[in-house]
Amino acid sequence: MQNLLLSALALSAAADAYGAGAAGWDAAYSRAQAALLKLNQTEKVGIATGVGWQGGPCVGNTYAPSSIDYPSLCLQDSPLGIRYANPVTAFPAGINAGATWDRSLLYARGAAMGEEAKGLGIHVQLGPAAGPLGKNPDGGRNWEGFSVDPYLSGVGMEETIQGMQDSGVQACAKHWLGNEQEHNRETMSSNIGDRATHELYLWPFMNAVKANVASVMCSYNKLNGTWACESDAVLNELLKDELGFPGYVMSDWNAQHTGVNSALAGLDMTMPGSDFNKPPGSIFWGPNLVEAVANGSVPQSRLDDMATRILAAWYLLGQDQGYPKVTFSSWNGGKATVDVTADHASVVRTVARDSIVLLKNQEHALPLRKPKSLAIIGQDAIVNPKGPNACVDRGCNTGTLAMGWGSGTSEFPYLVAPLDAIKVQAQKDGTKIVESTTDSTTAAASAAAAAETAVVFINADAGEGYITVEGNAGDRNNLDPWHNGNELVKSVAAANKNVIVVVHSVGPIILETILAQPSVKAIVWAGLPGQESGNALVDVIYGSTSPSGKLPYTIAKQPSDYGAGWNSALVDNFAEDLFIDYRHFDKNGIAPRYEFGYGLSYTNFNYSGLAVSVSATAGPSNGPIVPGGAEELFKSVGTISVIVQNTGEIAGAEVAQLYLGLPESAPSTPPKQLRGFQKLNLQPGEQGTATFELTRRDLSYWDVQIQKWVVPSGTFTVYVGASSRDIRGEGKFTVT
Ligand SMILES: OC[C@H]1O[C@@H](O[C@H]2[C@H](O)[C@@H](O)[C@H](O[C@H]3[C@H](O)[C@@H](O)[C@H](O)O[C@@H]3CO)O[C@@H]2CO)[C@H](O)[C@@H](O)[C@@H]1O
Repeated sequence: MQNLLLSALALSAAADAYGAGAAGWDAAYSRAQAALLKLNQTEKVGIATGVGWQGGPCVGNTYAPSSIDYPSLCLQDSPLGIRYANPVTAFPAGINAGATWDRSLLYARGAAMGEEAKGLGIHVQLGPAAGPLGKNPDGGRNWEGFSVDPYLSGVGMEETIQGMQDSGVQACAKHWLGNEQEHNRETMSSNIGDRATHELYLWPFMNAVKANVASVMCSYNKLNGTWACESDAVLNELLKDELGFPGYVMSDWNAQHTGVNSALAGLDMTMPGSDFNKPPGSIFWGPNLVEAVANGSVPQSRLDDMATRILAAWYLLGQDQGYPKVTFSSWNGGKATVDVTADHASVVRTVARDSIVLLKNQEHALPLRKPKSLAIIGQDAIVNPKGPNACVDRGCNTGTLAMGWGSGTSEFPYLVAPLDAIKVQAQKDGTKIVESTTDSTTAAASAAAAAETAVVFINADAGEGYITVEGNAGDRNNLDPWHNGNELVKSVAAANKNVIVVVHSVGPIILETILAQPSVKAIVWAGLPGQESGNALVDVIYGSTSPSGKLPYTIAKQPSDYGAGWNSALVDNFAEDLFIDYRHFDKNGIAPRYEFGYGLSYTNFNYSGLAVSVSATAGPSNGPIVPGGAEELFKSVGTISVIVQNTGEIAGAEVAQLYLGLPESAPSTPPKQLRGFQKLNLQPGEQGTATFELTRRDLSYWDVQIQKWVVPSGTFTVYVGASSRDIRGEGKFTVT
């Protein structure tokens, strides 16, 4: 792991030397423009057009021109590893990476995924994801992204993209924009207010563009009535003009609806380029785009711009210099001729371990201390007896859950089951293991009755809407554990007085039934941990590492408390406006069960010495547009710091969090919003300083009248603490 972090830093230095910043784009554009001069019309269109689903080795492939030394581009999922190839590493899902709240781990995970992509000859890895953001707690693909909070999601995007691109692969930030549910995703309109668009859904993409992301994938849905991949307002105005995005926009697979309009709106690449899921012959570009330019429907300059953007991204990443050839095919089992997995299992285990959120720990039930006997209960404790990859795109929920389903998946090289990892530890401790690895309540009760402590495994799955699992068409039907998980826990709790519940889930589940059982002493959220699932869990429940994950979303007492959820209408008016997740709970005075940012440790942390040093002028941010937005937005306006001390007797890590409340001159703003965090590893008695650097963007709201980010005048409230509700220090600063 240490080696990986060091090599990641070396890669970062190399990328800086190459100049992958704004200057890097300038150099890349010069080279792209020179290459463009050598291409004929068909070749220019060809590098912007997919060859068709299954027309090449990757899920997306473009035509290779013969006039320049440029390949058929290979585009491959996913945000958590490489889809349809093996051997590859199955990393923890985005939601776990977000739950670490650890910038260096987010970067290391991105760098390791990028290394694997490059090693396999993949030019463009289709991730990371910030859309869906997760406003609907039951949204099917929320787990592919990092958090429902735009700030945390933005940091996840930025670090992951930097890691991936420092390894040499082009990243693709997706899905732009407003694709918050799976039901009707290809027909519905997300009608989002301008302010919520900016302050919530667009925010993490600003970080992505700022990190020089090579490509962006536009989404299936309509935005305010126009298809996202056909909307001038969404592609040209928001993404390319306002955020200054220099790279290229590709369509989601089949998200293009017209040839000319999409080209004029700013789409640069169509995927997968055939009549995938459409009537035969519905190919919008290819020869049709050549014709559209010839007859003047699409200006020559627009086609040149598409090709230049695509070429520039390739040069930006240095992919013209000895890039590996594609060494696998998605369509024949994905067997690669090289093994790219290196020591990435250690990244997986570290991310999985440090993302575990300890929700409840009564009577010091955890960590386990050499119990005499342990009952391990639930089908989620074992690997699917048919193998971890038995269902295509992980489209079933049998055995332990370690990723959701859909295109955002990879093949498992192996999957360490919780039961197997616990058995290894039990052997060392002389603990007798009693197993009940079905979800039968009767068998569970008898196993639980035969042991000193019982660990029950439950889960909740979700995924992409082209697969329906146990009646869930992508989005979840409810926020309950699957397979009668509440009943399973109840039967165990009736038979054993010392019960630990482990949850593998794609997002929040309602825990009230479980919490109502007095025998449930501890609850552990392990999310979607990837291939090292059991090992990471053992690290935490046996205490070799203190839990340090924090919730990347709120866990409510009842589903209606969220005030949001997927709906079956063809229009979603995003009535939540700015008030999603904790912003909604705070505004409406709703008590969450476990709030955003919450997570227990085996040790304790004391906060002191809050220091506020912020100096900013009120008003809009201007300046030239750089990748990410107006340059002034990213200027530092000062720092806030706090001292955190580990007051317990064991080592641990704490995520100190900064929330800001804007002055009243900013209309109708959420009471507090995350604007900084830092994870500190602290030995017993040790203290460290968490420093939050603020930029103008962090102080701003989007002014819909003047169409700019504005720093409001007045007094800002500073909240620093261990979660969004566990505030340990308050301060103020004033902007005039
Ligand atoms: O993979 C690239 C992007 O694809 C989108 O998802 C598509 C997914 O990759 C593809 O496997 C799936 O195909 C299924 C098809 O939709 C269905 O009709 C057919 O019966 O089965 C096919 C699977 O064998 O289609 C998905 C789109 O509907 C993702 O949205 C995007 O994130 C990916 O990067």
